[in-house]
Amino acid sequence: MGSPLGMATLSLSLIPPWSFLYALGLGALASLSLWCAWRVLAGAWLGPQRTARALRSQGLRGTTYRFPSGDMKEYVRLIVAACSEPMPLSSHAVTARVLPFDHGVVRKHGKVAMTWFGPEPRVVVTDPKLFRKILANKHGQFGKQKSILRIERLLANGLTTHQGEKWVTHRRIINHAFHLDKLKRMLPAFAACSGELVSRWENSVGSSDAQEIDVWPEFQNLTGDAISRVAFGSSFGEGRKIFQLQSEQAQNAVKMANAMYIPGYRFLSTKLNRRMKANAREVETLLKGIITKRERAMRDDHADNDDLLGVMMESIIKETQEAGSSKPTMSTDDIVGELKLFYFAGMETTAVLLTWAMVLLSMHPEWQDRAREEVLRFFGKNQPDSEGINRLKVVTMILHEVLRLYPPILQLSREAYEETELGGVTYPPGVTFALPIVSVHHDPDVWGEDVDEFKPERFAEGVAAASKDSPAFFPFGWGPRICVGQNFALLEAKIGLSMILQHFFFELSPSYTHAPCPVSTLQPQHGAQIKFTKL
Ligand code: HEM
Repeated sequence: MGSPLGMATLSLSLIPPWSFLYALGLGALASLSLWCAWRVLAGAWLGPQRTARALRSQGLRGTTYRFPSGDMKEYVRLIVAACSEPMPLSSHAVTARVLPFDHGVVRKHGKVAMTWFGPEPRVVVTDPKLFRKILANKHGQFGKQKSILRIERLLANGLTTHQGEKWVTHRRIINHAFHLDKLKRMLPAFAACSGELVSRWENSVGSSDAQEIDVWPEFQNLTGDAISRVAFGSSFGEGRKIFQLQSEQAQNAVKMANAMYIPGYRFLSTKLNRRMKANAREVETLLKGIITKRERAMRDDHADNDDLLGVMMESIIKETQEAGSSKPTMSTDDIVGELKLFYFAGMETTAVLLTWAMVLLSMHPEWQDRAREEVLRFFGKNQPDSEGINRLKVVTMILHEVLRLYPPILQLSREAYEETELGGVTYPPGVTFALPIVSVHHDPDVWGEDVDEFKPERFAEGVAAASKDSPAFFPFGWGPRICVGQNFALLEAKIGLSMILQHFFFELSPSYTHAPCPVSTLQPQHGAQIKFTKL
């Protein structure tokens, strides 16, 4: 009798080697499947259950987790349903339409409520104090949401996606470029763009009857032109080309974001991905060409540095010299990233602001008259100057009220990067916080029972005095990441609106449908058709 080991060796030797490999493969496959199943179970079932228990035990209320998509289906279903019908004309109660899911959750569970973005816990916060606390955080407990950063990086690697030291350096240089003093020098560029728009409208309106114009695409062109001109001065022709390519990139990114659920989609050689890569290369070549030309002009001492690019490049040279370093504080690639970002961050947001301002002034002609009276008192029919623009009170109150009722960016998000206490609840890392600006702006506890009415007079004593829980006005965000371009946007909007008021009366066209819609910004779903009459 052979030993058991010998028997085993014998029986093994009788099995053909390929079946041994086959069995081994099957075993490995089974283990892999078990491992995957465990990962799915742990990630999409046990993990969410554990987090839900931990948060509920601390008193946090909210929706119950549903495997595996959480509240996402309901979220999308409610938006689609809400946007299938227009709103009553003159109603500004937009929250239930543009963020119907969060609106319902907050009403049912309170101003801090737990929801589920797939298996990820997503806490909706509409209490202004906690809102400010999350956004003002300087110690790294809350950061930008990591999954959103991945999508933003597809469009432009700039200030919004940087963190840590890199963000600090870039923010300092860009703050300097967007300082009011510097923007003053850019006023003629804003006025030139608005002047072109007004002349074009004057030609299309003619002399007799009122003429209808859809102002939404018009303002998108205006703000794209303004960034090109203000950023690049005399190279503004190339800037226009960049603006067209970047607009296409933004639309493609929305398509790409919709396909992000396919793992590795962005690395596949699809037509969309190839187009996006080609566009990105072309934008980069154009931008690098402009930067090289400017560097040469600066070396030869004949550069006109009144534009954003010039101011940024001067700051970089100054900071580098002060640091005694041979390596610039921002590389050419860094500058390219920031310039690309200006288009995404500043174009559509400001176009949306101007569009809703025109719609609201058409709905409320008494405020249109007051704004026109102020503009004509300051400037007559002359081009607005920076001193007068800074003193426009009625126009500023109107723009604030438009930004309150129709904030271009509806909500922000943050992620807990470490275990964090907030409002008496301790959150584990990975929890995301949805911060619906629009809900805070439409909260009667904060703004009073007339919260959904257009009342610019609430801003007569400034932003801080306008609400009970102050400040609760967040169209540009809050804290260290507050919009770096807010002065730029307001200056552009004031000049544009003033020049339109100087030349036209306007009213809503009968073809206008009131349908604010949450796309990347709060857009008019069916355009903004307005009838113009020359003054
Ligand atoms: C009405 C127009 C605008 C609105 C409502 C708006 C809104 C915002 C908001 C809410 C944020 C904060 C994002 C966050 O905390 O996650 C932000 C950031 C930013 N905005 Fe604006 N924005 C406008 C115009 C502009 C313009 C004209 C520019 C530039 C040309 C610009 C450039 C930026 C940049 C670079 C950031 C990132 C700041 C940082 O992360 O440090 N924005 N904006």
